[in-house]
Amino acid sequence: LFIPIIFPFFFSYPDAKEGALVSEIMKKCFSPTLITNVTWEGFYFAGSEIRITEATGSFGAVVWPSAIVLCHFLETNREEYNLSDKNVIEIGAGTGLISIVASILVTGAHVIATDLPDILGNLSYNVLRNTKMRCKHQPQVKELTWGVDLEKNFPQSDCEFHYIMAADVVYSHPYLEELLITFDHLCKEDTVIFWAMRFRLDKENRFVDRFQSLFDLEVIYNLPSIQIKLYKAMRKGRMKT
Ligand SMILES: C[S@@+](CC[C@H](N)C(=O)[O-])C[C@H]1O[C@@H](n2cnc3c(N)ncnc32)[C@H](O)[C@@H]1O
Repeated sequence: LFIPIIFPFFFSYPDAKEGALVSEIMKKCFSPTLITNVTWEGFYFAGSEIRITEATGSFGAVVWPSAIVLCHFLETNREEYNLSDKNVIEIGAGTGLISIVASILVTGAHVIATDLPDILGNLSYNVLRNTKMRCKHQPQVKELTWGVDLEKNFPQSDCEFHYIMAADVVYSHPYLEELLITFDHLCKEDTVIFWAMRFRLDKENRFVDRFQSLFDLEVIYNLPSIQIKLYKAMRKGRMKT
């Protein structure tokens, strides 16, 4: 976690307002004070200490800064975007921090945390450890490989998601078209997408252009010092101004 959080600060210096917001967001993390053989990162959200066990060897094995940004937004805007009893799906959930926060905030949402099959073991462990007896609706963990068997596993007639959440799902991987197809499949007329995006390469800008062919976008946080933007998106013409 140290590298993804600290490294971006070398890219540019934030102005005072952005700097204050970034340091408030990053204050949400802490590391264990005791050295043990268990590696976990700690986060404070929704009045709770959340312990995330990280793994090695895959993108889904650590908490990425975009996830912390999105959790901070959910916590500080819980009245405007009240998740209580709402249906939420997270795609590319990784270690599960966003799904956990969405589940334990206020009275909690019905959350489905999804990722590739190899990621689900650690994801389930974190979700269960941090939500058991802490939330109204126990979150589910399910496989969702972008673009694969979407109608079979998430039939459009049954799935009515109020919110789709995603953090740092756009980077140098070959499944960007499948990712877009997945957003399109899961998003109904009134679904709100919260998408935190770390910009590294031009490819990411091109994905934003492709995304805007289907959805209207609003920038909620712009944090150039850590190269992250948080977007709210809805189907074209559905965003209230
Ligand atoms: C950079 S990580 C971000 C993880 C988490 N959202 C966070 O911000 O901490 C990208 C995530 O996307 C998932 N992912 C990558 N390719 C995928 C695919 N084709 N289908 C489903 N998930 C995928 C990875 O397994 C990983 O969990």
